[in-house]
Amino acid sequence: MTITRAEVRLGGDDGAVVRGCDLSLRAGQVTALLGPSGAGKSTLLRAIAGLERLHAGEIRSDGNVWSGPGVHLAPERRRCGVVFQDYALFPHLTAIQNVAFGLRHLGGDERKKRVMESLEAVELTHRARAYPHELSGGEQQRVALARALAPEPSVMLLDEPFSGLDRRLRADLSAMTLDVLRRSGTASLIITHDAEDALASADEIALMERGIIIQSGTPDALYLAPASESAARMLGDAEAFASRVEGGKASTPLGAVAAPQAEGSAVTVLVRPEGILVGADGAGGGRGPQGHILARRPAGPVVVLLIALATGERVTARAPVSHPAQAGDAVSLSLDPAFVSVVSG
Ligand SMILES: Nc1ncnc2c1ncn2[C@@H]1O[C@H](COP(=O)(O)OP(=O)(O)OP(=O)(O)O)[C@@H](O)[C@H]1O
Repeated sequence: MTITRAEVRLGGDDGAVVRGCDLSLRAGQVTALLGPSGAGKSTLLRAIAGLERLHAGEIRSDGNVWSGPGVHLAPERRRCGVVFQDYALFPHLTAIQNVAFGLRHLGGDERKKRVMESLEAVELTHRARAYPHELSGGEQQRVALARALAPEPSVMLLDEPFSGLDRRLRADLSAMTLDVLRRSGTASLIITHDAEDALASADEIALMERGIIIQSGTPDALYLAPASESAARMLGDAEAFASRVEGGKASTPLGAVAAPQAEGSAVTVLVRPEGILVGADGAGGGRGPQGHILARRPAGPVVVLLIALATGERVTARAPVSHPAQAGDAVSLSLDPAFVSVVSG
């Protein structure tokens, strides 16, 4: 599926909520759509599903235009499955009947077979005859997933499907859902607020801000090479140093880094906490900028080190929990270029 320069206006001419959005979704892959509240994520999903009209741009799937100039395919004619946060199951229908609902065009045997396959995919055949009120929140969401997947859509859209569930259940259900989606071969777009979850589980991440996809790519690429300071912050912590290119380098309090931008231009150097390497200082003999540890905070397998630089600035580093630095220690610092990116502006 390809979305090109898509624009959606709600509430009048100047109310563009989606403003020139570009995004590609690949079959068999899960793309996480991440962004602050009000960025336009739900509106983009609704436009793909055909619930909102495009004012400009195009949405195409398998070579067919779903939305575009003079074209607006009705939602039911799009091969598109949708799972919302609130399950939206029919309360008076059993799990089987809910899943069968979208398969009315199939003959009895074929329909029965497809329903059971779908319930099997979400491991719910033992609850097939239960009504929604007899199912837990997680089970209801699995029925909603089975119902959306049963007609074999080419695109699956999920709007924060796990947000109503507790943390542990959410992790289990998220893993199962992504597995089912990948095996189904559809192109999936899943809205989430959880950057850690997106980094750990999605094949691709798209970052949305003020109606625009500001960057998309693999989790690794986005974490290590953010395109801007706000893209960096959407996926985790980062130190940002304003600098200027001189002799092909941008200087920071932690050392100079290579900068491909034009000589003399203003840049921001972004550094992930893992990219600040903390070495023992000895008696001031360490190489690199000097500092001392203000606080050491263990966080499971890693330790967060709050460091005061000799220049007066403070930075945060993250190291394996075995790192020996303690509060009060003098340290010398250097940068791991793999965790550093230099962006314009
Ligand atoms: N029917 C509407 N008329 C006018 N403005 C709307 C309408 N629906 C949503 N908006 C506005 O559009 C913007 C984007 O909303 P949307 O729900 O798409 O964002 P979101 O990224 O999904 O946010 P959240 O993460 O909070 O769900 C918001 O500023 C919202 O107030």
